[in-house]
Amino acid sequence: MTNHQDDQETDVTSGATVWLTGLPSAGKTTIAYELAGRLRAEGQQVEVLDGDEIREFISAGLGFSREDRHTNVQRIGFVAELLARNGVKVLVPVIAPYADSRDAVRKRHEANGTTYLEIHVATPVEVCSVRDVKGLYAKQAAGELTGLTGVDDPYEEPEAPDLRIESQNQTVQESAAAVHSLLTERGLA
Ligand SMILES: Nc1ncnc2c1ncn2[C@@H]1O[C@H](COP(=O)(O)OS(=O)(=O)O)[C@@H](OP(=O)(O)O)[C@H]1O
Ligand SMILES: Nc1ncnc2c1ncn2[C@@H]1O[C@H](COP(=O)(O)OP(=O)(O)O)[C@@H](O)[C@H]1O
Repeated sequence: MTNHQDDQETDVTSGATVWLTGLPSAGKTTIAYELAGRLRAEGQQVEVLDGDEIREFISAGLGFSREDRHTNVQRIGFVAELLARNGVKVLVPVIAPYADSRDAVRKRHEANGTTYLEIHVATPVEVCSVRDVKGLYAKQAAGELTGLTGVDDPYEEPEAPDLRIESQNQTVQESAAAVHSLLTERGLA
């Protein structure tokens, strides 16, 4: 079997990168870990490249300027592609706010014949700022932080994601199931 997107047969050994892009508190991390559990239960090899963990290790020292975010996303894209081409389902809950950064990651995957799926976790900023899982929106409002994505820093919405999730209207399980259905449609689960 191949790992091309048009392969309709199920192949749990086919790798793929599933990038979950969206604002802070949109639900990227929660959906990634819920989906990871489901895929592992099916016998799939899964890794979650968590943005916070990456910034502690391979992107240590990078900040949140446009340039640093681009570098961060390219490093993650590089690691994701390496894993995905070796049969791993790589779930990437990382903001990746710039379209050109995401496009470069997609192109790296295409150049290697590795599947890349983009999921826009499209929770509105009004909902994210109420969730405020890490208190960043409150800090920005209090003037203790600047350059917060979606508030006073850009977020370029994906124009043609493989899937858009409105997490404000769904349970975590429903959101994870939607991504799982996409993988099934593509013969990857
Ligand atoms: N200024 C600013 N803007 C956006 N996010 C911020 C900022 N400062 C810290 N954080 C927290 O950093 C977490 C990881 O960010 P990422 O590596 O995913 O961002 S990026 O793709 O490089 O833009 C990101 O994690 P998530 O909340 O899970 O999205 C934020 O909580
Ligand atoms: N359908 C949903 N999908 C994902 N998260 C949801 C959903 N509904 C509510 N939430 C909640 O939203 C918050 C999202 O936080 P998190 O996953 O850390 O966001 P992010 O990784 O995008 O910053 C969590 O508290 C989660 O329980």
